[in-house]
Amino acid sequence: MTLPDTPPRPAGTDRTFQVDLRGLVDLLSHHLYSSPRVYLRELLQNAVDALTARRGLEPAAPADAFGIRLYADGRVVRVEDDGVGLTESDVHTFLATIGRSSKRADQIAEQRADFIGQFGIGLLSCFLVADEIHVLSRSARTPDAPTVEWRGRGDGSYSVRTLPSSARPRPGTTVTLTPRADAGEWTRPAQVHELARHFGSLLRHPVTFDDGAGGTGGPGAPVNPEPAPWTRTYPTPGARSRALAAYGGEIFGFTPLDTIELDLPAVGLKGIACVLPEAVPAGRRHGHRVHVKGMLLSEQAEEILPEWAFFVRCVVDAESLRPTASRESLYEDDTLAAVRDALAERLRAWIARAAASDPDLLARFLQAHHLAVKSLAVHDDEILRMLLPWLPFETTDGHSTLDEFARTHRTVLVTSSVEEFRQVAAIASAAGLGVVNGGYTYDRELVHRLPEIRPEVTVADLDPATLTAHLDPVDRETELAAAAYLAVARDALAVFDCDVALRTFHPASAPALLVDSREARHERTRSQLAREQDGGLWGDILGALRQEAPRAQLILNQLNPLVRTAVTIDEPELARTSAEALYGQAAMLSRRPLRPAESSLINRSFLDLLAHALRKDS
Ligand SMILES: Nc1ncnc2c1ncn2[C@@H]1O[C@H](COP(=O)(O)OP(=O)(O)OP(=O)(O)O)[C@@H](O)[C@H]1O
Repeated sequence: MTLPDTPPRPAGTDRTFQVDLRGLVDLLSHHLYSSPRVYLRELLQNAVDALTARRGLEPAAPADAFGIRLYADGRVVRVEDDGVGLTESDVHTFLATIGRSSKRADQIAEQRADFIGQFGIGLLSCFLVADEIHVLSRSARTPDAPTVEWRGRGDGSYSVRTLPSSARPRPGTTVTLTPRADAGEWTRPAQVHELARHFGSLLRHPVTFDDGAGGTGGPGAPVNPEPAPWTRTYPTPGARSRALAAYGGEIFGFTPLDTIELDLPAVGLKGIACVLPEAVPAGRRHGHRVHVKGMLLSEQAEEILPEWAFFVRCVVDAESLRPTASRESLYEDDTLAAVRDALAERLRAWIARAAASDPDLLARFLQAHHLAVKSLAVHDDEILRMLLPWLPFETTDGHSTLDEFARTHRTVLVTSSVEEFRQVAAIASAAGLGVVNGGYTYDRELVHRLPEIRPEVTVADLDPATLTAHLDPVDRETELAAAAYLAVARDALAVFDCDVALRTFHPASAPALLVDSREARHERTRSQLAREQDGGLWGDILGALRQEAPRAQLILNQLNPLVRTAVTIDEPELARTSAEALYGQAAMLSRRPLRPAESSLINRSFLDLLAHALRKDS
């Protein structure tokens, strides 16, 4: 918009804004529309709105009486409709006034919901591909009005003239564009046909396309020969669901695991949700295809479903969703919020039905989407109640559902990290305890909620320290006999802040257990830093945070034959090496990342033991 450069006028004089059309078109193309191809969507949408208004005038006309005809031969693109048309005064008021829309006028405000357009700027998108828009129109409201011709140019000028009725014998509007050379990509006949199918495949009025190859005036190829698949009738329910799945497959490019029908009469919404056959990264939202009154508005609408529904992609056609001016997203209003809630409810009902009566479908669904469902169950009590017993968890009995697991373990123990689970799993299961790995996202929280739906089950946290406190101590005599070895081992492992103890536990095949939580390791790293920085600013800060640094603990298993032999070694060097080797093996078993000092310890102890074995043999 530019303000005219005129001399100052007396205060209080009204002036009129001037619009710099080129600047406006530039704004639309760079900031509103995703691609120049939207010009065809806007032309189609205007034609659809005009047909809607015409039907309002002539409700008794046969269903296929009014249609839309597209023509593109490489030189021109033409969109012709049998819509309500325009009088000369309409042309001045609506076509030539940017931001003015006949669909927003007060007298038909209550009908606003009937139209897709409302902003009065859509036609400008034609300037993305052409320098001039040519419109020929004849009004159905005023049948004896002459045909009116309007030429609007990208420089902001326009001309209007009336022509004899014979120039357009029937009511309706024809918009013709002569594309610029640089817009060939969007205006080639094949591309126009493709775009028409893309945007208009579900339009309810007959739309045809003609590329002029067989001479003009032919019937043209149908753009939307079939109505939307969910509005058709099928011989059997099976045939219906196969057809819907095939449609989903065609537009999304995957075979849906299942197809959920969507139907919300309150907003005239129908469509399908296709369940993705494979997992998607949690939180990654897929766009849904949203049609309004048949017209494809957005392929990337995220807002019609809540975030948790990332296991489906939907295609819907709605009567009364309001697109934004770009058309590529939806107005966040009460209707949209209600639609989102209602669709979410529909997905929940599908999950409930699968859980209650289709175990095979449920199993396939959970195999692909258990992570999504877990994230959902954390916040949604109903989903939790329906699905928690079916969700897979890593347990000391292998991968198992909580229901299966709780059948053998009335007390379910759960660790808070994967590492802790690795540390305790073998010992706990040898002791007959049932432990679930709670280290993965949501798992611990979900396991703790099991008693809400299975009140007979008790859930408790298990950490390695609790477990070791319950390991059986060895008798005094054994302890004394091992004292010298334990002292050497403690000395060897002091660099890792690791204590060494002797206990008895099952399985006897496990020589040692390294109990070391992540928090303890962090605390030790922090204390070490504080010591290194002693006196400096950071030393003071880190020192002020100092807590009792929890120590790691290497627990040797007195039931293990190797340990029984090790504790009797009287050669100090060999005792030290064996303690280091036992530590290294226990650290590796916990599957946490090894620190460089631990890797070199494992390396060194292995070579020392090898050298020792070879010396003995020679
Ligand atoms: N094919 C048509 N038949 C009849 N009237 C039309 C046609 N195309 C455009 N018009 C008139 O021109 C006006 C402006 O059209 P334009 O596409 O710029 O805006 P809109 O459709 O009203 O709103 P939006 O910016 O949301 O598309 C319309 O409101 C309508 O009155």
